Amino acid sequence: MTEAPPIHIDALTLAYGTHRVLDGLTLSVPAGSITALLGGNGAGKSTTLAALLGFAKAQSGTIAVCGVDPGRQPDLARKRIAYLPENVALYEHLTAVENADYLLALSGERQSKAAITDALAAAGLQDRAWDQRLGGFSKGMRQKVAIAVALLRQVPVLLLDEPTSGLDPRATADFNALVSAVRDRGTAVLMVTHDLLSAADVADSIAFLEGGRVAEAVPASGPDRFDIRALHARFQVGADRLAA
Ligand SMILES: Nc1ncnc2c1ncn2[C@@H]1O[C@H](COP(=O)(O)OP(=O)(O)OP(=O)(O)O)[C@@H](O)[C@H]1O
Repeated sequence: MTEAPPIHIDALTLAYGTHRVLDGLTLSVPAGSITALLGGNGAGKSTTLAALLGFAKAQSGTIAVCGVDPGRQPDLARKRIAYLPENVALYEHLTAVENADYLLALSGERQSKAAITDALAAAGLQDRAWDQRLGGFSKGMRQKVAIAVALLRQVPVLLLDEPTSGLDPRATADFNALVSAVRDRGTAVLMVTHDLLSAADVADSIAFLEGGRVAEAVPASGPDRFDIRALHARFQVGADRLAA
């Protein structure tokens, strides 16, 4: 029996009231790969993530996380997903270790302090920050704590919503390296972004959302690698540095 793909969406239609946002969306993300999802403002990128998390309900089509329909079994689907919203929500008055411990306890997946500090180290958080409260942490440091929790949960799916917006180039490169390492452990990563250059650096394929569906999906490496200037010219998204 073949295993269900981590993320599988087929001909999905989703509307908020009379406003149809997704209109025949088809997208699959295999294990051990990163897909970047680009598109203009309001194209439906975050809505796609919300549908995978079971927070937005589709009207028709298929959506599955490791074979689980998040519309019908949201709790089961969320157990397979680590989700990083644009601004990661953590507890300011708890330390990095305490945050990881508490979040793991909430999902019923508690682990030892040694396992937590190993994961924080793997996520690139310096050891002097492990026992500091999060109040003074930068966005990049918070993401490292959240990624460490994702590593510890060993979930097959990682969803990222504009993870590098507001990060400087060094922190963006660090984050992309970390996401690549997560991918190399076999995780399927779907990353919503406006940054075409960053997507080109880290993703295996890039999907452009337009009119509620994937207007174009292209490999980000190999001989058929896309022409970044042609894509920028066509979709006018991200890569402001190219337009300069
Ligand atoms: N909960 C909601 N109720 C009603 N309309 C919504 C809701 N969430 C999103 N929308 C609308 O659905 C459309 C798609 O929004 P979505 O946030 O998915 O787009 P996006 O591609 O992520 O955009 P951006 O790049 O601006 O973040 C927008 O027109 C938005 O106003």
